[in-house]
Amino acid sequence: MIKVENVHKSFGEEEILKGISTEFDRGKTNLIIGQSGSGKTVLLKCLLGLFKPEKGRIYYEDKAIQDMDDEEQRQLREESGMLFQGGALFDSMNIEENVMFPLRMFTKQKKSDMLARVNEVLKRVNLENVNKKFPAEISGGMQKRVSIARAIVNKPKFLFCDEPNSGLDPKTATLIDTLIQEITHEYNITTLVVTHDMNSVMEIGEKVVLLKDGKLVWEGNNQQIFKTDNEDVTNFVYSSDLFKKIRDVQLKEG
Ligand SMILES: Nc1ncnc2c1ncn2[C@@H]1O[C@H](COP(=O)(O)OP(=O)(O)OP(=O)(O)O)[C@@H](O)[C@H]1O
Repeated sequence: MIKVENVHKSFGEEEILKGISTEFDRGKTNLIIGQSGSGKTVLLKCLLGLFKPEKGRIYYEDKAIQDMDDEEQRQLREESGMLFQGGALFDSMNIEENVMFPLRMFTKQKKSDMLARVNEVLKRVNLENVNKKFPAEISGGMQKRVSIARAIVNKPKFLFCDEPNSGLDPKTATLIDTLIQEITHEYNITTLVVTHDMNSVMEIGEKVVLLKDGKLVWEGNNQQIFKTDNEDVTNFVYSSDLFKKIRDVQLKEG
């Protein structure tokens, strides 16, 4: 569980996060949505400790990040998996080396044990026989799966995903979303996904938090989001014609 309490973050004179409070549950896919510039990435970076909020507190389980000493912060980094936009694999390393990277960085396991774990997670994301290939030699969807394997190789308690399916075709995007959700349930991870993608909201939005101009304006789940009359939600959700039509059909059917 991650709890966010009244977080404020400014850059210079400009306040970007204006008092965000919410909770992200363990074993759930928690989505942060909102229009471009609403503060999603800044919030994610505050959670990761990359930005320091001027005000407010962020708790990981029972401990506030602000109260953690260096060792506790190092341990938190070790317990956190990250899936960045574009995959962010190391081009000069093969797939096996990419996935092994967090184990090398954080653990002192024997090479054979690391390799066994690498093969286990690659199998989990349905990738076999790619160990010796380089990122440029596999498709974008496969690269994303490698990134997921790398994010979970060290058995994280927390998984942070920034636009995990950007640049993928809709079918592959859904596969990646589903994989993230399955892994979240299987390993009981607190997963946070920053996205603009309404398909992701529909597929895996077990908790959805909507940001607008640095404020949290709505929270709920993927069932509630299509029923609420909250104007900020309807403006965001139905900015797409397709979703407007779906809503019209739903309203007609009662
Ligand atoms: N390091 C920084 N220094 C100054 N301003 C920043 C910094 N990082 C973000 N901002 C500003 O904070 C605001 C929110 O940015 P943020 O990246 O969180 O938006 P977002 O909701 O993630 O948008 P997008 O969906 O386009 O990624 C923007 O106005 C941005 O210019």
